[in-house]
Amino acid sequence: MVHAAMQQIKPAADDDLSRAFSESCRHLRSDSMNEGMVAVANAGSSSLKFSLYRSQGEVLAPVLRGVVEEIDTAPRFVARDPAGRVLAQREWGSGETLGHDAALRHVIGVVRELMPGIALRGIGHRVVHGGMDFAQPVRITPEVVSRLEALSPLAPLHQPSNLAAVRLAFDLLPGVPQVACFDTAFHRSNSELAQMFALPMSLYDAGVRRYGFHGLSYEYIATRLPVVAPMLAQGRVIALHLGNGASLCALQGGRSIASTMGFTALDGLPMGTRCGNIDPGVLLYLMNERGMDARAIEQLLYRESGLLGVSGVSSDMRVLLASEAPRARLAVDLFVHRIVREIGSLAAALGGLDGLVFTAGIGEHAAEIRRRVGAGVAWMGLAIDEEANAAGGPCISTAASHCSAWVIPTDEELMIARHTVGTLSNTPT
Ligand SMILES: Nc1ncnc2c1ncn2[C@@H]1O[C@H](COP(=O)(O)OP(=O)(O)O)[C@@H](O)[C@H]1O
Ligand SMILES: CC(=O)OP(=O)(O)O
Ligand SMILES: [Mg+2]
Repeated sequence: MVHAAMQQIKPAADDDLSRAFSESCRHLRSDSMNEGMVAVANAGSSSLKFSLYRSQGEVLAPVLRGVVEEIDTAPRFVARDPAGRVLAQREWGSGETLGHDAALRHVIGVVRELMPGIALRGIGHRVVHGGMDFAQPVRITPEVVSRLEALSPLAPLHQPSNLAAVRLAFDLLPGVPQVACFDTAFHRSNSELAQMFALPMSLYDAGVRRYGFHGLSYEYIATRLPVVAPMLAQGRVIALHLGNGASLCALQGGRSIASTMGFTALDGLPMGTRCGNIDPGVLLYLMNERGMDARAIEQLLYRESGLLGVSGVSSDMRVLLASEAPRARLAVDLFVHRIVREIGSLAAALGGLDGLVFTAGIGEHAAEIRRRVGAGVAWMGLAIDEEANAAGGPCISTAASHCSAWVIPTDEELMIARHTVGTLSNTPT
């Protein structure tokens, strides 16, 4: 629980700066339909990211962005202006559990302080699971909320937080239209084969299929390819979203054809606290021989496995890379080993490989992981340029490399803002 004493808001890093920022936002206050602000909430498994954009018709300009990181382990909050200057920040203690609801309340409070009376045109939310019904963004109604709630068992780390943010926004900002944008939607272009498990087809028809996640991130990367790496835009690309949740996506001509995540966001790579790919026989063994019930198994697979479970040290890659503990090293080794194997699988699905794109917290910032993944797929003709990699790219492969490798920062929030504006423009208010 959060101690009352720690609830004090730390003054912004620079009070003059936040006052000046607040003043500069005055002209943005408008309630006309085509001008106003779009707010975005992205509730991830370990973080709450938020952004504000000024929208003029379809054009979006960033105004403010922030994050509450390590929400349930060592929460800390920072909000920055588009130039990256800190407008407000706060830290809770290590070992504190803040929760997404309190994190969002804090964010809304800070935004209200910085920009009192601002007109919001809409709020876009990342909602991790859209199931069979939601293949594109949708204006949120109470009926939509209850249909999305039914999918919570398929995304227990995310969907409840996503929907808590929706409910809180309905409460605190009544009358502001809200739009749900789905992690699963981008992968609906996958073939039936890519979506199937080898189970009786009645289960497939009932929705037991591979959905894939991190779709907003991959969709954003697909929009960046023509700009950052034009030679890959029409090519065979594997995008690596390596964050607290981690997955890979095979892109052909900018469309998803396969990914490592499945029915839930448990499948594929080991993650911060999730196991990734596992022999289903292990679950039968745990139930039949160890007497574990569904709740205990859910807890094990979602919250006690992955980097945390193997290392016994942390779910956070920064901590593991800095640690000398043998099991911390083992966890990192397993992470890299599984990524390399999955790249082989997706390259086979693509029929070859033209490029790799690293993104999200680990993909964007951990040069060591990129270097080691690059070495693991050297047999495919990839040669990493050590200097470019250490510098963070964007291109991190050598000129002689047969396929190229890139670092492209993801921006799920911008993708959500675009979808929010598009959806609100196309639906009556
Ligand atoms: N400089 C860094 N070096 C290594 N790992 C990093 C670095 N910065 C962030 N990370 C890792 O990125 C992960 C969080 O990624 P992020 O995409 O922000 O997660 P979320 O899934 O919560 O959105 C954590 O494991 C964190 O340790
Ligand atoms: C789907 C998923 O794993 O999301 P995140 O990376 O935000 O945990
Ligand atoms: Mg994320």
